[in-house]
Amino acid sequence: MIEVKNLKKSFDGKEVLKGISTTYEPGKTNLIIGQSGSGKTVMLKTLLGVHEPDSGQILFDGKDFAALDPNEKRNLRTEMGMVFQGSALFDSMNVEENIGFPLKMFTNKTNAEIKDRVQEVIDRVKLIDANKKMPSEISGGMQKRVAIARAIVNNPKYLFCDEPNSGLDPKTSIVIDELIQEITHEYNITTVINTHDMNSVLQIGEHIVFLKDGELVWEGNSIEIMQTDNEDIVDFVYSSELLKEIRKFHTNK
Ligand SMILES: Nc1ncnc2c1ncn2[C@@H]1O[C@H](COP(=O)(O)OP(=O)(O)OP(=O)(O)O)[C@@H](O)[C@H]1O
Repeated sequence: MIEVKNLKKSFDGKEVLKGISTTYEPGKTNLIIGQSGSGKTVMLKTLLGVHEPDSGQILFDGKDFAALDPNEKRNLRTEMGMVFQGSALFDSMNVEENIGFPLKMFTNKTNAEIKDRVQEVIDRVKLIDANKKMPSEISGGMQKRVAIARAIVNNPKYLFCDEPNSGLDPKTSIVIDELIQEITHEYNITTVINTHDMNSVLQIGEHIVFLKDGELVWEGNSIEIMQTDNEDIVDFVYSSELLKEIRKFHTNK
């Protein structure tokens, strides 16, 4: 579980996160949504420890990140997995090497143990016949699977995904969303996903935090988001005329 308490972050005097409080539960796909510039990336990076908060707390299963000593921070970081926007694979490493990289870097596992674990996650994310391929030789969807495999190879308690669907076609996006959701449930991971993909919101939005100009203005799930009258949400969700018509059809609003 990640508890966020009154989190504030400014850059050059401009407040980008204006006192965010929320709870991300394990075994759930937690989404951060909002218009471009609303603070989603800053929020995710602050959770990851890339940005230091100006004030407020981030508790990882009760542990306040800021209060940990460097060694404890390092240990906590090994419990975090990250799927970057655009996958961010190492071009000069093949699929196996990409996935095994965190184990080589951050654990004392032997080569044989690493090989076994890498194969386990390759099977889990269904990367078929790709072990020796280079990132440039596989599709965008396969690259995402590699990125997910690499993020979970060290059994993270917390998984952060920045726009995991960017660059994918709608069908592949759904498959990738479902894979992240399945893994989240299966391993009881606290997963936080940054997205502005409405399909993801509806498909895997078990807990959704909506940011507007650095403030949390709405929180709920994918069913509640379809029913709310909150104007900011309605504007965001029903940005297209087609979706507005569908809303009318379902809710008479
Ligand atoms: N390192 C930084 N230094 C200064 N300002 C920053 C920095 N990072 C983000 N900002 C500012 O913070 C605000 C929120 O940015 P952020 O990237 O979090 O938005 P976002 O919701 O992720 O947008 P998008 O959907 O376009 O990625 C923006 O005004 C941005 O210019």
